Amino acid sequence: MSSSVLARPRPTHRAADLLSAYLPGSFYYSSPGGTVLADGVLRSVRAESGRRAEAVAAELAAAVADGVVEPIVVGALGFRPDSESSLVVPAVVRRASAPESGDGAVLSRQDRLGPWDITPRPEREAYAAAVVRALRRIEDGELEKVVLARSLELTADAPVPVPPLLARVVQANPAAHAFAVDITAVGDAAPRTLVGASPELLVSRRGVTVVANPLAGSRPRSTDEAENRRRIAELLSSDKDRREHAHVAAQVAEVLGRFCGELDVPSEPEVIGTPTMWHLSTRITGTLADPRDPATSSLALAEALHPTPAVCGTPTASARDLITELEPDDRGYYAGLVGWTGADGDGEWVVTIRCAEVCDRTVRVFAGAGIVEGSDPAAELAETSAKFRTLLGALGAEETS
Ligand SMILES: C=C(O[C@@H]1C=C(C(=O)O)C=C[C@H]1O)C(=O)O
Repeated sequence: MSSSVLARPRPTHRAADLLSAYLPGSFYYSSPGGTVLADGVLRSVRAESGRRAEAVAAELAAAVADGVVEPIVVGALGFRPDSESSLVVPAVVRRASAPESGDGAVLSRQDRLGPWDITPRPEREAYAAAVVRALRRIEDGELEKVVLARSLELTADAPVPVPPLLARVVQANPAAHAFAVDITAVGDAAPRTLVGASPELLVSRRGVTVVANPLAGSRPRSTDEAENRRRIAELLSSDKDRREHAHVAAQVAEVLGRFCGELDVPSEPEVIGTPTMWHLSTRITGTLADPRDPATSSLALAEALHPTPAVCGTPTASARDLITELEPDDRGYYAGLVGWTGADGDGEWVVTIRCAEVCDRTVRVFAGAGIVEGSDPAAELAETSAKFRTLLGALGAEETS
């Protein structure tokens, strides 16, 4: 699991109680560093891309001036620079330590989820065809890497209850960065919630210390341990996966290097596991040169890093254009960022992957895979199927091929 820090000072609740207290509309976030449950809206942050950290800092300063003790901003930003965002200063913030195994067990059994009617977007063959087209563009020298995503739209015969879904997601992997964020926008006919369990720490900041843990290069996890050892060895020695990973690690290190006096970038990736996947991982740690510089708040750093080649590609602009051309739907919040930041700049943001958007009777589950020279369309399709399983398992659904 990617490591993480913090849930800010003095956890005063039990993690299991905060999970039980979650209701749609709340912001829930838990990671190995702790749990945050935030409710109510003191202030909403409205700002365009690139200016959000600045607007957030202004709202937090105003909250402090209003006498709010240790205010934070919580929420999510979408994938595209011009996409929606949901950032608020909540009225009530409760904190707990990290969830433990067994947390959420009772809640997760309370409601039946499904049965589901599942529609792939696009069809599996169309995704594989898009990978072939991307490979041609890479061959032509237009770009080096692009991450292509697809989604599954699941429909139930009744509104989908989010609390048991979140409980199942947390229960399946208490060490993940699990989240539930209200992303209802003006004009939505029903509340919309983003739910997920990201393995990927975009950036955390505590004082002068920043940590990022980019991932890229993947294998599905098997139920057989000998097979898993084989897959891990294969991943570590795969030239294609090492190249796919190097794009991300290099870009993250370059961006953080602009703000850090010291930066530790391991020369070799390691392999981390989730219950469904194995990933190449590089944990990068830095010391900020000037922690009072507003450009070094956790959200400002997250905005500077986003989108990394873990979800977009290299070069960023060409990859983003190709994603628009080849993916049938806008990504919305998928492949964006979720997290929180405090008035002192400390905070934690994760990449919005292994997630779903829940709205009334529908759930849209997302997954993408990095395409570089040497990628095999069938293997990339299988990789997205494996990544879907994080959410499909919690939903009690299976992709039919
Ligand atoms: C894009 C996703 O995952 C990202 C892509 C990976 C890859 O291509 O190997 C691995 C981990 C994530 O950085 C996703 O889960 O949807």
